[in-house]
Amino acid sequence: MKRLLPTLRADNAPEGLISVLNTIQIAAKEISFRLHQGALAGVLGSTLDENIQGETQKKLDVVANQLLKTLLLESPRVHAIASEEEDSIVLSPNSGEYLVAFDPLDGSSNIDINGTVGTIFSVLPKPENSANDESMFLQKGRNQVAAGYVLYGPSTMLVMTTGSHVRTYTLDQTVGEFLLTKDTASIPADTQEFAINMSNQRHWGTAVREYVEHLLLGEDGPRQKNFNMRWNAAMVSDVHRLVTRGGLFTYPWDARNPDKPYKLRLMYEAAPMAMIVEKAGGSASNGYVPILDIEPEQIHQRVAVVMGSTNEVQKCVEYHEKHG
Ligand SMILES: O=P(O)(O)OC[C@H]1O[C@](O)(COP(=O)(O)O)[C@@H](O)[C@@H]1O
Ligand SMILES: [Mg+2]
Ligand SMILES: [Mg+2]
Repeated sequence: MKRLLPTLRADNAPEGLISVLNTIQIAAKEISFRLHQGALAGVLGSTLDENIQGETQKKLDVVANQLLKTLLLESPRVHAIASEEEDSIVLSPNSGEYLVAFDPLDGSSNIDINGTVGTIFSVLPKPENSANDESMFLQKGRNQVAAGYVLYGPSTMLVMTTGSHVRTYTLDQTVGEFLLTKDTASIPADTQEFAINMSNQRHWGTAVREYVEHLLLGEDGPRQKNFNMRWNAAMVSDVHRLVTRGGLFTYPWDARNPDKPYKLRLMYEAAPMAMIVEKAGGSASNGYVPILDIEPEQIHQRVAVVMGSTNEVQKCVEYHEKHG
């Protein structure tokens, strides 16, 4: 079975990028080990700290963030990092050619119930002649040179693209290495499965309400087919399902909190997952435009997300366009 680094070379990834991705996989293996230790590692529960987004951090969020941050800032190829768990970007003492944005622990509410969680990462080129500040990161998702996620489930998987295929690796615990277990992910264009947090239904806008209402009507409604629903409460896990067998995942605009109409972060969650989904033949939109075409205005920006099987995403977009 093929190991990670030779497959990246076979995909013609530049050596500098391979070095950054190698650092990420080293951090991921350490995070995986600590997660699998569970309560034995003494990391479950919450700290009293709140991160910038006003959400209580789990201890493992802090640990995962610290691991990725420390290792990436030591990499000679990294110029700066941005993390969901950091207020601002952090510059590296090395002036490498890449910027890395990450969500160190996605789906963190699953930690305490031994549910699946993940790490999401995005690698951008450092722009030439840019100011040495947050503005470096404010690039469209289309500029990403690599993106991916690590899924810490019954097995630990790394799903990633450097621009061509979406490769899937599985962590072989016996040798401590990620091995290529699926050459190319390919998302079917049609699906009968969707993922949304239904408890927010009364807060959605008209487009999403009507779209989901029609899904739920199944064979008797305008869609004339039955749909199944799944919600793992971890984007990595919900998107991994659709990368594996198709589906639609959405976290739409909602009116619960006027200061926070969107849940997911553009740079740490939506854009890297959108790159994976598009490269696997699916689509990713905010309901109106492709997520990869959105120009970020600030690093912690949040966005509406609809991604997955192309024909189903297109359907959902039609409801958005109809209702404006
Ligand atoms: O609480 P909800 O509505 O189920 O939200 C779940 C969503 O929130 C997230 O957990 C947010 O990610 P973090 O755990 O990194 O904050 C997503 O992974 C997931 O899709
Ligand atoms: Mg997250
Ligand atoms: Mg997180």
